[in-house]
Amino acid sequence: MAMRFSSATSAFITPQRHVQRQGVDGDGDVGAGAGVLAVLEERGYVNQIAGDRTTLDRLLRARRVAFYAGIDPTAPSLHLGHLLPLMVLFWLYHHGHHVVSLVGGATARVGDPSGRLTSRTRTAASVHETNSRTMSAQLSALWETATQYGHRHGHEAGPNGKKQLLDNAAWLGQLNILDFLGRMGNGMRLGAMLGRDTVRNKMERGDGMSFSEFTYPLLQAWDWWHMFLVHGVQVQIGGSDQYGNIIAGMDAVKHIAQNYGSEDKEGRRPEWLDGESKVKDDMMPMGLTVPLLTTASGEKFGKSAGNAIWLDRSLTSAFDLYGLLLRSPDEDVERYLKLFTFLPIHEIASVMAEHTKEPGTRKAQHLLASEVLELVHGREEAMNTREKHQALRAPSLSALRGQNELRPNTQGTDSASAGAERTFLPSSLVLNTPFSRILYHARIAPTKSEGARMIAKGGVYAAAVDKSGDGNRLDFVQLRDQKPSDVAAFAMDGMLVLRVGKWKVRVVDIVEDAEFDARKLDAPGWEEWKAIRS
Ligand SMILES: N[C@@H](Cc1ccc(O)cc1)C(=O)O
Repeated sequence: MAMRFSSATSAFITPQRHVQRQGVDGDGDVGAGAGVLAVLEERGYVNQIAGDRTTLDRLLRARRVAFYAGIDPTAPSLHLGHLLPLMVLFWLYHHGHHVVSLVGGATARVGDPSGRLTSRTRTAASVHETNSRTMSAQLSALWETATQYGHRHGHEAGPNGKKQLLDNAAWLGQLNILDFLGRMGNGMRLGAMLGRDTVRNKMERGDGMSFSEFTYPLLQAWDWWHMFLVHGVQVQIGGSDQYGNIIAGMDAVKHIAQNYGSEDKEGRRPEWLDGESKVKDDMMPMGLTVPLLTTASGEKFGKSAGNAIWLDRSLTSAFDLYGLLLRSPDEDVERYLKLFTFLPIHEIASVMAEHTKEPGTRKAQHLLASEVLELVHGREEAMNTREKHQALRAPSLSALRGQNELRPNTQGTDSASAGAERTFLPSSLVLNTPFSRILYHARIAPTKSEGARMIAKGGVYAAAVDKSGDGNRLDFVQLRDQKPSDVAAFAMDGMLVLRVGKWKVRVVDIVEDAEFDARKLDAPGWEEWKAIRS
């Protein structure tokens, strides 16, 4: 049974034409790629290698190798966790290899059950389409900023480095089920498929498994087979939860390559076959998984209170992204610098040495935050955000911080007698909110209109760092006609400091909405606001 090709068939050239092996034909310096596997290992990117490490290392030194990592657009944006496999692609590209970032426009509709006990909720087709489109756009923008960021650290792709952005809807959307079952289906044994952790766990301890979920690994395998044939993609990269899918894919690609040869239904073979009919041993598929990152407190890296940190600025602002990275624990920051920046290892070591002498300045965290922002949003945005955050860090402010222990917002305004009372508020009730309403949410005013009256009388102030001084002093600005969009400018290290009259100071600690709920906190107007929002 022949497989059908989508438009990508045109990427083939006739087998008769002799093609020089990519990467060793003198047009590029693959020597620069020597040891890239060791670089990846040294920086902590390698969790498991599916296949033989020595072979992979040898191939990477000898020629250009093609890699891919796939992301299902199950949300409108990439999140911080996606950066890890992408960083591996960036490194490989900078070392002259061929990398494909794949958007799973088709697979997202099925939903990968890997590592889950419950099925994903169904999403409308139109949402999938929008998500695929925005994610593709985001990925190509990310490649731009990452390439520029790489240049600044002296990484040039060289003439060999090649990158592609593909969407599996292009071929899975036209896949003929008989081709699929004929080429792949009969080689995939049920015993092995039923024995996979995901299947077992979901059937024994989860909500069962649908046929489409069960098929998911085979669709992912078909992607690989397709890209293997058309683009010579030999190695798949994924998170550690992808190990099962990667193994299934390796089996499938080997099965098809060995039993059906490597040609399309017109009998044409891809150029990387070099005119040979059989797939050589050194083209056998391999896999590499990156580690699952957890913070010192056991949270998944890239999530805050269970919520994803988005790379889309309109979902997670550059300021918040910076702030989040700035709060990385000292135990984690060196590891993150190796994983999420292009800083050379020796530079990371010397920054860490300085950092340890004076951890309070969070030198390493500031570096991490500004490098990651440069990678994600570009250098200008990174520099601006860094400046904002640095200006906001005043010692008197740090004194305020950590002054009180976490206390639920049960007390009213009257207990704010001496010193600064702290109140926690979810960010949606603070950012882009009129100050009069913030006063109400923070229990400083009993109603919103009373809040507005207090401001109109000129009795409410918000703190800003006094920029004319040495940055140590807080300066209270009288609130008058500040707009909701001005609130963010008053937020310092995630706090808003308000003063009513001469003495009553209230520190509003801004936390993420989900964190606020997770801590079982409450504030006037919060339930109502959630009801309106949903
Ligand atoms: N299954 C992967 C995404 C993916 C999709 C298609 C692929 O071919 C590869 C990977 C995940 O959920 O993370």
